[in-house]
Amino acid sequence: MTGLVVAMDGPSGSGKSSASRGVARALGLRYLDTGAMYRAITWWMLQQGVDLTDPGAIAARALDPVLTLGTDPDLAVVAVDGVDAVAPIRTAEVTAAVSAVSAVPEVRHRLVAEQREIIGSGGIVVEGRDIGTVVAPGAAVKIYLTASADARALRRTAELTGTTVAAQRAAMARRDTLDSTRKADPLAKAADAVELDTTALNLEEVIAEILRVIKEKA
Ligand SMILES: Nc1ncnc2c1ncn2[C@@H]1O[C@H](COP(=O)(O)OP(=O)(O)O)[C@@H](O)[C@H]1O
Ligand SMILES: Nc1ccn([C@H]2C[C@H](O)[C@@H](COP(=O)(O)OP(=O)(O)O)O2)c(=O)n1
Repeated sequence: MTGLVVAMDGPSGSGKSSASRGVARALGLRYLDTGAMYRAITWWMLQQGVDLTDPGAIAARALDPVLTLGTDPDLAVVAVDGVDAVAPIRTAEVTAAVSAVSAVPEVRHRLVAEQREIIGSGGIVVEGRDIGTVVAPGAAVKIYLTASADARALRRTAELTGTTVAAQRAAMARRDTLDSTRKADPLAKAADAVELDTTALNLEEVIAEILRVIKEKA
């Protein structure tokens, strides 16, 4: 499995993080959560008071924060300028703002370069929106996870407090639209990706299916 790159893309709540960590654990691979990198920059910009309605203001600060990302599937490490950001990057405020920040080409350019550096010579499962299309188009295995809008909203609601399935569904639909209609690196399925609908599958079944695809392709 040395050198293997597994690209895992799909919309929010399709199960990318859970499945990626499970596959990485099963095969002794590293794991990279690229969404955490977009969230970390967004968190930092909110703290700095950057006007997130102004793409020029976002672009001007895109290179300033220093990010540190871990690749152990059993230990989340996300730091910005040396400050732990594992919890704060998951707040509703960051979730609502992250699509605007990730639509800015200067942000993507910077993060894609850092993601490729972390991927290095491989041995890693990489999760995001543009991994199979932009970050690692040569990945030996590309998976595109989907699930129905209801299933995705139900899963997210179960993780959070103080929200409803209807509110989650609306928030996710908004983010899906922003993430899939932006000009730079939109959420899109690579032509050579294997699509897996997880609506009716439990996590163990999803991981087993991905391991089967890896065995076949890698
Ligand atoms: N196949 C599945 N069936 C039921 N729940 C799932 C499944 N896959 C993931 N989940 C749960 O759904 C939520 C969202 O999953 P996550 O892996 O964070 O998705 P994503 O990274 O695509 O946003 C988590 O609480 C996770 O435990
Ligand atoms: N490779 C990536 C990963 C995430 N993003 C953006 C788009 C997403 O709305 C945000 C957050 O991604 P994240 O994977 O944390 O989102 P979910 O946990 O699936 O809700 O970042 C991106 O543009 N490109």
